Amino acid sequence: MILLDGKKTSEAIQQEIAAEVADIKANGGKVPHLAAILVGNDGGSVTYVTNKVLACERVGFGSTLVRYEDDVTEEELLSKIQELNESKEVDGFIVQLPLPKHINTQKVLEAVDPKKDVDGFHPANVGRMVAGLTSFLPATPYGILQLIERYGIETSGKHCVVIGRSNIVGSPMSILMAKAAYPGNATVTLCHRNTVDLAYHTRQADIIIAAVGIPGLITADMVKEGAVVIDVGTTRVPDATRKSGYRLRGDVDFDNVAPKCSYITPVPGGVGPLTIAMLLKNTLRAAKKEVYA
Ligand SMILES: Nc1nc2c(c(=O)[nH]1)N[C@@H](CN(C=O)c1ccc(C(=O)N[C@@H](CCC(=O)O)C(=O)O)cc1)CN2
Repeated sequence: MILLDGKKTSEAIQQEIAAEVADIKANGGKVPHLAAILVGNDGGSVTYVTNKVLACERVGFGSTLVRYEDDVTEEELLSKIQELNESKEVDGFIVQLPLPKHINTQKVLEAVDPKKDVDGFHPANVGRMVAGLTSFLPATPYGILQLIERYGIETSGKHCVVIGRSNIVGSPMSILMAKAAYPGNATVTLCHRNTVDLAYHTRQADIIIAAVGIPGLITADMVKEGAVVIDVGTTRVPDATRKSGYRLRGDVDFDNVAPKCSYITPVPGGVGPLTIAMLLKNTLRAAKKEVYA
């Protein structure tokens, strides 16, 4: 069994980005700049955005953090998005999710200029991805593709079972794994809350990608010997023995599933760390106008 080390892979990608930024600077080019909008004080979101800003510093990007209280109006948010769309300095920006209930998330995401949509959530980028055109890929699926590629995992002709149909992970992952490309060329089954007999599907899978947020959902009896298992779940479960009062659990019962696998991601330290690396990669691509000329 080989552990897919997301932390190490993320560091390697960030080093590659830092080297490119150093080159850009040495040649007098514009330093890539990422902006992030954060609404409210949710602990997880504050940590993720802080880590995104710190990662920008590490690779030599410029960054801007725009913070609002929970009661920000949709109009204020849309007006800031317009400002960032027009900014000459900002190459790409994100609106950290989830947003408070009184804000129409879809309206907000659609207000972002697709050319600066480094989260890849705008329907224009989703459509381009489905059509096989260059696009900003959402960071988590992009990170999973990187893990598969950098570990040289075969995907062609394999049966890939994706569990979860979210717009951020499951749905794009199912499309990308079926593309005529590497990683891809897989036969894909997309399972979700209405799937009858989930274990029937997972037992046939060469590759399982679990992204539902149900701790320990995938048990050893649901996994074929030699399968590749990628766990995207990161649920905080109470743990009185920890200073934080919680620990992270994935969708996979790691201890019992790992011995059956050829490759498996841990939680934490698997897919999670790659999301930040791939956001930086998208920002670099935006700055270099690689997606939209
Ligand atoms: N605008 C966006 N909002 C959200 C996204 C996103 O990609 N864009 N994804 C998630 C949150 N997220 C990044 O924003 C994110 C989630 C998890 C990790 C991560 O590194 N997880 C670690 C564990 C970290 C911990 O201890 O809590 C791991 O799995 O090893 C990074 C980023 C929702 N919102």
